[in-house]
Amino acid sequence: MTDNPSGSDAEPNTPNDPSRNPVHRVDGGDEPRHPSELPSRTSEVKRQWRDRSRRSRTSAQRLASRPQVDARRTEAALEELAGVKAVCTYLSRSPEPDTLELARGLVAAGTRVLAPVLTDGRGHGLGHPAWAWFTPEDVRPGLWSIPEPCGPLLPADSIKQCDVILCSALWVDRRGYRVGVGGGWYDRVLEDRRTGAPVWAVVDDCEIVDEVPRQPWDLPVDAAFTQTGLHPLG
Ligand SMILES: Nc1nc2c(c(=O)[nH]1)N(C=O)[C@@H](CNc1ccc(C(=O)N[C@@H](CCC(=O)O)C(=O)O)cc1)CN2
Ligand SMILES: Nc1ncnc2c1ncn2[C@@H]1O[C@H](COP(=O)(O)OP(=O)(O)OP(=O)(O)O)[C@@H](O)[C@H]1O
Repeated sequence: MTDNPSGSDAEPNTPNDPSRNPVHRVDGGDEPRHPSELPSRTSEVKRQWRDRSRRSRTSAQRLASRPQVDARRTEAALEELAGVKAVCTYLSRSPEPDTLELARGLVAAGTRVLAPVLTDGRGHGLGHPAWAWFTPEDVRPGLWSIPEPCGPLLPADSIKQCDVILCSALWVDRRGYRVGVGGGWYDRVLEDRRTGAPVWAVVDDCEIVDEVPRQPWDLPVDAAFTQTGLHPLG
C-alpha cells in the first residue's frame, strides 16, 4: 500500500503529485450542492487523479505485472466470496483490474453475478444505470469497449438482490472514498443497495491512498479488494 497515487510500483513522485500538494487536500466543503453548478476546483483535482491513474495503469511495469496481480486477486476473491448467493460486479476492460475471470469463477461456484448494462444492445447508451445477470457465454461489447451481459435488462434497484457489491475505482482512500471514471454511476446505484450489503472497491494495493478529494454526493465504500485480499476502510 502507498499514501500517494504514484505508488512504489508505479511512477516516481512529481511536484504535481496530488497527494503531495496541500491544495489538493480538499474535502468538498466548498462544493456546489447541485450537479448542474459550475465545475469546482475539486472536480478539477479529481480529473488530475484520473489522469494519473491512466498513466500509472498503462505504465509498462503495471501492464507487465497485471496478469499475476489479477490472478492473485481473483483467487483471493473467490475464496472470500465462497457461498455468497449473489454478487454485483462491473465487467472489466483493460487496463482495469480484471473481474471477468472472477465473474466466471463465481458463476461456476454457483453464485449469481449481476453486472452493469450501458447500452440497449444496438450500441445506443441507455442514459441511466441498469443491470443484467451475467452468464459467461453471453457477453457483448457495450459502450467504450466495456463488456456487458446480453440477458434481460433489469432496473437500477436490482442491486438490492446482491449480498456483496464490487465496484470499480481508480483510487480509494482510508476513509473509503473513491475516485471513479467520473460518470457518477456508482454514486447513483449504491443508494439502492440492500441495507448492510458491503461495498468493495476493486483496486491494486498501490491504489489505496491516504486521502482523495471528496464531493457531497460521494458515498464511501466499506473495503478495498486487492491482490492481497480484503482491506477494510473507514
Ligand atoms: N468496466 C467498467 N464498467 C463500469 C464502470 C467502470 O468504471 N468500469 N462504471 C463506473 O462508474 C459504470 C459505467 N460508467 C462509466 C462512465 C464513463 C466511462 C468512460 O470510459 N468514459 C470515457 C469518456 C466518455 C465520453 O466520451 O463521454 C472515458 O473515460 O474515456 C466508463 C464507464 C458501470 N460500468
Ligand atoms: N446520486 C447522483 N445522482 C445524480 N448525479 C450524480 C449522483 N452522484 C453523482 N452524480 C454526478 O455524477 C458526476 C460524476 O461524479 P463523480 O466525479 O463523483 O464520479 P465517480 O464517482 O468518480 O465516477 P463513477 O461512480 O462513475 O465511477 C458528477 O457530475 C455528479 O454531479
